[in-house]
Amino acid sequence: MTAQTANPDKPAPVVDQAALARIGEKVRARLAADPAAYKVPTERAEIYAFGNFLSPAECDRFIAMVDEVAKPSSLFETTYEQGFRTSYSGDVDRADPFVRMIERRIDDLLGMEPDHGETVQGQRYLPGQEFRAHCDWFWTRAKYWPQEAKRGGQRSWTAMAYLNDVEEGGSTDFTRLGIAIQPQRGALLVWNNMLPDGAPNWDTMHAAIPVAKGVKYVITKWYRSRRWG
Ligand SMILES: O=C(O)CCC(=O)C(=O)O
Ligand SMILES: [Fe+2]
Repeated sequence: MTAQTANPDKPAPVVDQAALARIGEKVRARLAADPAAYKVPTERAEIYAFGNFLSPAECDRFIAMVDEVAKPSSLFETTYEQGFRTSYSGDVDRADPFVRMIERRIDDLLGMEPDHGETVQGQRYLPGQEFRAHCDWFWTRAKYWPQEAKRGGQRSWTAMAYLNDVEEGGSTDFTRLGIAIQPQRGALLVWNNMLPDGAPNWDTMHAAIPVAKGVKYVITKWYRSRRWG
């Protein structure tokens, strides 16, 4: 599941701000020191890409796992039928040693506390399927929020890996920034859902554009301000 129904006309309380600012600072310093990190050129959000983060064999292994767990995607406040998120998705098995290895690699890349990370979610889009514009951070006026507050709090960073090249369509578009990222097999995209001061960043709004031809597979891992679960 993911958050999507924030309402810009209804300001919501900012939560966990100091912790989120601290996490941002720590990750920023780590990525700045990493020569493999490519900073996507914008001043309005912290978005980085890593080419070949996963090997082709690792991508294939995840693709098989996604096929096993993928069901019509759910959202916190809308259902599959409403057409907002028409991909299929599911959590992969966190106890699987392969999954644990990749999670550790992502934790390490960002310098994140492993217990702040949600279980990796796999997602598959067939032609015509999409995930409309949304922010990954939680809207604290939403019905789901009290429960999320108790199990880890606000989301800090998102890490998302593309498992295959998509024939046509299927880009990740940061809709307020005018930036489109084309899926590239093995590449990892990471971004801070918060501003440097720890408040939610509306400019991280993004959409998975419908796949036109072929299929698209991704895995996503979200981090929280506190221990998840
Ligand atoms: O598939 C994509 O390109 C984006 C997926 C996404 O935004 C999400 O899972 O939160
Ligand atoms: Fe998202």
